[in-house]
Amino acid sequence: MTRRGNAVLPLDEFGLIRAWTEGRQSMQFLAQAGVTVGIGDDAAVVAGSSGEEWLLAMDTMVEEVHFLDTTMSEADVGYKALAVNVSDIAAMGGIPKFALISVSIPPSWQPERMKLFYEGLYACADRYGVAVIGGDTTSSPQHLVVSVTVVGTVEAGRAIRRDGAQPGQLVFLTGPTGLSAGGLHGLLDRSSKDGSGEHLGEKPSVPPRLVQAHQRPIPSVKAGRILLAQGWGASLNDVSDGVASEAWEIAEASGVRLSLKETQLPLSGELASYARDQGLDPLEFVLYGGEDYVLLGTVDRQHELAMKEHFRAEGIPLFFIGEVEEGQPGVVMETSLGASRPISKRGYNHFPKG
Ligand SMILES: Nc1ncnc2c1ncn2[C@@H]1O[C@H](COP(=O)(O)OP(=O)(O)O)[C@@H](O)[C@H]1O
Ligand SMILES: Cc1ncc(C[n+]2csc(CCOP(=O)(O)OP(=O)(O)O)c2C)c(N)n1
Ligand SMILES: [Mg+2]
Ligand SMILES: [Mg+2]
Ligand SMILES: [Mg+2]
Repeated sequence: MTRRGNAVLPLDEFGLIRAWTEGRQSMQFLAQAGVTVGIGDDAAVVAGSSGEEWLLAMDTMVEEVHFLDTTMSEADVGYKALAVNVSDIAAMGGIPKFALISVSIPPSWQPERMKLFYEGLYACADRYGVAVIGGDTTSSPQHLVVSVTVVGTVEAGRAIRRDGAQPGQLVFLTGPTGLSAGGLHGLLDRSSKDGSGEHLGEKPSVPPRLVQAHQRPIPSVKAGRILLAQGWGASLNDVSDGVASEAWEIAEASGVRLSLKETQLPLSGELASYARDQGLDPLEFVLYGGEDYVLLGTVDRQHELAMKEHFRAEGIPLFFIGEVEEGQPGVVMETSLGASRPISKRGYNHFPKG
């Protein structure tokens, strides 16, 4: 059902972005232009005024790649298109402020459906205090394409980057993962059995918590702000492509090895029983599912207890799932039997290799 791009390209999504952009503008030019962090993190960081910097990020959603009629309502698409962008601001420890919305609309999406889309989008904007300040509108031959640019602020010099992981630190997650992918699996399975995608109400239900995680993700703004304010985020990523992929990004950017412990990975009861009923391995969802929008990061070990206390008091989940080690950049996992196995870079990739 999903369109995973052109498999014959010699570079994957991340290799392509590097090939297009690497070495095109000198560090000196970028510094003079006021760029603190350019391409390669969750959001760019550029000079602001009065002790603040601006955060800028954009993410796109494409019909049939990110959603189908059978997986998301119109309002869900609008809500999620903004939420995933807010998440990239959260992943820098920042505060989301403004958004620009570009929509390319196919004949199948006029005009009642777009009204519902905007109802969902504004529900998210209101919830996170984001002002929608502009955008662009075009037609599209076949599929809805939504691109959102989000602007946020952060205390100058404090944005939490991907490259701050150091040996000896602990690896943490601010929530369980795999729920969204579990929900998507159920929604796709249900719609394929249904054929037309209609009469979904009569089909066996997918656990509501999994469906909710997929359709209305919760960006981790509060967790990001706590990590920044307390100085607990040494490195940070939001989990859009899956824990394995995001852990690899931190490992590569920081030049370290992340060692995860299988027994410490959070697994929700709903996901465990859904996967078991389907005869699937829940770990596949947990490590490689994606679209979770919790935060994955590293922290100096001395902060472990204070961090646990603080997150408990705030009612935000927190799991310590491994540690940072010296070594060849990469990700390994200590299995429940005590063996260590490499975790592949697999995750969601729009242009997978081979
Ligand atoms: N077409 C592009 N041109 C320039 N930079 C890009 C392009 N696509 C992505 N990037 C940059 O590459 C980095 C990684 O992007 P992405 O993997 O989408 O981040 P995330 O998963 O946090 O949304 C980001 O810094 C992003 O701004
Ligand atoms: C119909 C459908 N098929 C597959 C997926 C799964 N999926 C699509 S994109 C994606 C990863 C996140 O999207 P991306 O555009 O890579 O976001 P970014 O990493 O840039 O934040 C996943 C897991 C989906 N959401 N819907
Ligand atoms: Mg991100
Ligand atoms: Mg992106
Ligand atoms: Mg993103």
